[in-house]
Amino acid sequence: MPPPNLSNFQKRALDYIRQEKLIETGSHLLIAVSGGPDSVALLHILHVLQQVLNLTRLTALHFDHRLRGKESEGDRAFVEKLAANLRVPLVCRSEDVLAYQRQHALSLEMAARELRHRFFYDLQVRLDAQRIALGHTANDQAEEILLRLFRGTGPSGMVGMLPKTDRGIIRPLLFATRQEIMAYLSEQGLSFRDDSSNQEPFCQRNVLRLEVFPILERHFHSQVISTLARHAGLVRDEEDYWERHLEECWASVCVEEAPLRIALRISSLLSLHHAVQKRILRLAISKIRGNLQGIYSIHLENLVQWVRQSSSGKIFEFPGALWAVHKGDSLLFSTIPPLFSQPAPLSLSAHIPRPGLYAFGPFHLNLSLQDRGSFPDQAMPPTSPHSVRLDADKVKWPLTLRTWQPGDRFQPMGLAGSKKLQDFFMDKKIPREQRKEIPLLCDREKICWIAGYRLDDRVKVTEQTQSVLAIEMRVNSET
Ligand SMILES: Nc1ncnc2c1ncn2[C@@H]1O[C@H](COP(=O)(O)OP(=O)(O)OP(=O)(O)O)[C@@H](O)[C@H]1O
Repeated sequence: MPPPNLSNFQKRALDYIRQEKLIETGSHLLIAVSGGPDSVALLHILHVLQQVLNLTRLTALHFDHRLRGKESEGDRAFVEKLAANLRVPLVCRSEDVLAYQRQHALSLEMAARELRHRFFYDLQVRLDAQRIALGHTANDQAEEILLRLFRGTGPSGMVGMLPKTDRGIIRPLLFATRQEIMAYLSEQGLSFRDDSSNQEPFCQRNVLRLEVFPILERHFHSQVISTLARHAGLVRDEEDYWERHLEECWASVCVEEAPLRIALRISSLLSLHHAVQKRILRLAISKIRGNLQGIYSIHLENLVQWVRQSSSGKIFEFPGALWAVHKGDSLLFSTIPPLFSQPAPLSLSAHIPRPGLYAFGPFHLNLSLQDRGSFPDQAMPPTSPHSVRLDADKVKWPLTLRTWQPGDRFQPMGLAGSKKLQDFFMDKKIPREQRKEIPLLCDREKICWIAGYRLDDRVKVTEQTQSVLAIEMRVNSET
């Protein structure tokens, strides 16, 4: 039973948190507060519910994007005061989003989001916190659903934003509309910061909020936001079922699963229902690429058609770093272009004199120096098969990108001694004909990184690292 002194809205929040199992008792919770209405309500509610949820600790986080001059400073001061009033400790970080955007060629929104989330995850590790609470509401969910639908997402994408992610993000206000949040703020006498950029239809999300939803509410019904948000919940249920069912199907279709390569048995794939075929292909892509960015339902449809009609030796190219090759009864997914299995022009031209952007044949490399300061101990952002971080001071320039040569040795990160590359490949069960396809990044002394697989121990980041060399490798047009 909730304590009797909770308001109706607080009780609903408590019910939602319990029903979705968002927070475990005894947790340390981080609460991301921009100063906007949703996150102010979030902080206030979680503070009220701290005891009943048995949370050992709350910490508020504020990220200053430095994008709106005095207004940004005002946001920070506002959040500082709010947190102090509630006696919740606050951690702020400020970073130059514009510089990061230029350096990584991202949209402003993406750059801000990446830096903000990096800050949240850094703090999660540093403060040993279990969850990070964000203030997304049913309105944000409804916007997300429409945006995804218009972009051509498949059925799985219709789950929208998840109430809880694998990395510890939780969204305790997804059950509430913004109108309800505003009513809560006024009932509790809470003020908030008004972000002037929310009032201009300069991006698709704002167009939906300011122009499309008012029309839908007028011409359909006043609850369209809740209806769309509820729809996301229904899809999530279905997806839970699919996930389990897909595991069984995957086992019957997948014949090889390695970091840079996945092989499916075509005859088994084609014996499945069309809907399952698409989901298996989607799973293969997400496993090999680590994400599904830029992959829409149309790509999966096209691929299914292609598999049905193609013959051995044909190649299907996805947008970004991915190829599917039809070989006998196998469909091989690879992030290394099949062309590269011919002796590559790589060894001739792959000279990397300094950090920067490089393209060698199909490979696009982005090497940038970063201050260790932005990555606190143990909180290096996770790397993927395509990106790694090295201790910049241990790297002996210039670098080269080449392929395996007999006699190559390296010291796999975490191992005490060196190892023949041939043995490493054998341990990883990488077929002989594929070994020559794997790019090796070397410095003047020896191999630094077996792309997609392992760093050399000599160049790994340690507590003593001052400066970090971040390397991202993409194939073909992916940026
Ligand atoms: N600068 C920031 N500092 C800390 N957390 C943030 C920041 N910006 C966004 N967040 C978190 O991400 C959530 C969603 O971000 P979004 O950009 O939709 O929010 P907002 O419009 O800035 O404000 P709010 O959601 O608080 O009304 C916020 O509710 C908040 O929890």
